[in-house]
Amino acid sequence: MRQLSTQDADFDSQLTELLAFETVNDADLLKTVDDIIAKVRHGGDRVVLELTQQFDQHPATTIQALELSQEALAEAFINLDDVVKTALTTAATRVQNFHERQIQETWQYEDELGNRLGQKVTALDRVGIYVPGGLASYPSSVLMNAIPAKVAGVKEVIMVVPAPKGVLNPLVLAAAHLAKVDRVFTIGGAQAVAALAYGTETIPAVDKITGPGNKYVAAAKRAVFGQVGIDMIAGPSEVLVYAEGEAQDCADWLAMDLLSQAEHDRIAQAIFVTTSEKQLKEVAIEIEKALAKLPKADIARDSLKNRGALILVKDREEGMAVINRVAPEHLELSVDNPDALLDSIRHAGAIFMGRHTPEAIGDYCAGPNHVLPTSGTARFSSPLGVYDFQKKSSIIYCSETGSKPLAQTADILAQHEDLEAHARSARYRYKS
Ligand SMILES: NC(=O)c1ccc[n+]([C@@H]2O[C@H](COP(=O)([O-])OP(=O)(O)OC[C@H]3O[C@@H](n4cnc5c(N)ncnc54)[C@H](O)[C@@H]3O)[C@@H](O)[C@H]2O)c1
Ligand SMILES: N[C@H](CO)Cc1c[nH]c[nH+]1
Ligand SMILES: [Zn+2]
Repeated sequence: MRQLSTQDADFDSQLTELLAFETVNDADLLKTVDDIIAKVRHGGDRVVLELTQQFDQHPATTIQALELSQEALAEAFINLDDVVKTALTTAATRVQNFHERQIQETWQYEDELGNRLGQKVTALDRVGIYVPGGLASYPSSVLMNAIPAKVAGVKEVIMVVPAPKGVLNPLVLAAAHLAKVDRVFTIGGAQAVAALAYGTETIPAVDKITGPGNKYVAAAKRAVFGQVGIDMIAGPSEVLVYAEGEAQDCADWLAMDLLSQAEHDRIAQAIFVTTSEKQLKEVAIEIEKALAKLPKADIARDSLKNRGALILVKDREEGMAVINRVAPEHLELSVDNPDALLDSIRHAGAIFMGRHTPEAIGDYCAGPNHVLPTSGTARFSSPLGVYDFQKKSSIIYCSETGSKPLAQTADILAQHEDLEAHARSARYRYKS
């Protein structure tokens, strides 16, 4: 695992290299994904089935066999072990409670001329949620996508999730039941994104596709944007843990927090930033110790080798600068007084405050969404939320008298844009 220091003469270029990660623009990947999308557009169900058999080794022989019934979802929920059922229900309730606070309402106001202006908020009609399923299964991602959609008032939620060899974690089905998903298809990758974007004989076309996924999913979402809306490109998981060598900063906790994201994917990213050289060394040792006992050690080890780093900074100011430069998906502030740092953090998908808030709690059950901007996109985008499933229409109501002064203004500006019909249209309202 790389060890960097802001004192290194080439620190800037080392950090740039560490963050220079963009699989979505790889030419071969784009070609593969474009081909898949084109095939699905023209071949519909038949191609989706063939690609699912090919990429997921799914044994289904008809597209209908790739859809799960509501009864199957309900049965999966009923059959859950009580402890797991309670955990899933607790998580769902907390996610629901948090997201209800994000609901945006229609608003209007009257201006000084007696005109009424405002914004009408409408839920999307039909959305597709992508739940990843290649390397691991993510019941929590079902909740994180479907609950905000339902809270927003989306009429129909279509879920896609790959089932390698036709096998799916029953908890994914149970979560779909709990979150009231309307239809579930066991398809994944670029073919699932294409099917949702363009529709097939069986899979309905949606208005927007949300959810994380691997590079094929990310590239496909980018490619179909315009045909449908997308939330963001949420790629491999990332965490940046920041500490200052305080007495209670347990190196084993910090190491495990880093590994908790490294175990997601060989291209996940875990970065540790500290002001203490001693702590940096302790965390490096604890990572090695923990890896020796971790079931997914091979994935985590690759992830740390490929994209991980331990970074020594001179002081808090440098630490904050590194954090804002990385703009991590998840940021853990493992310090005594995290509130003192909050003002300095400008770019992060989710901020975990203090050492008793591991990212793992946020992944499952804190309440806020775990679908977050990755690869530095926290500079300009936000967590998945209810607002992603709502859209706005402007409302403009001019009264007869309130219209006249605005029409005069519009008339003048239209003439200066050389748009005579606009000018005359406005003029009728004050000169007729
Ligand atoms: N940001 C988040 O909120 C979040 C949450 C959960 C997971 N993740 C990330 O999502 C990713 C999930 O990836 P995954 O692979 O496990 O599942 P996935 O569902 O994203 O991808 C699996 C699909 O990829 C396609 N695929 C695989 N190899 C292919 C090939 N050679 N050619 C064409 N298509 C191919 C197949 O169609 C397969 O169904 C991980 O990087 C994980 O870290 C992110
Ligand atoms: N850390 C992932 C988001 O980057 C979400 C997740 C789901 N399950 C475990 N983790
Ligand atoms: Zn995670």
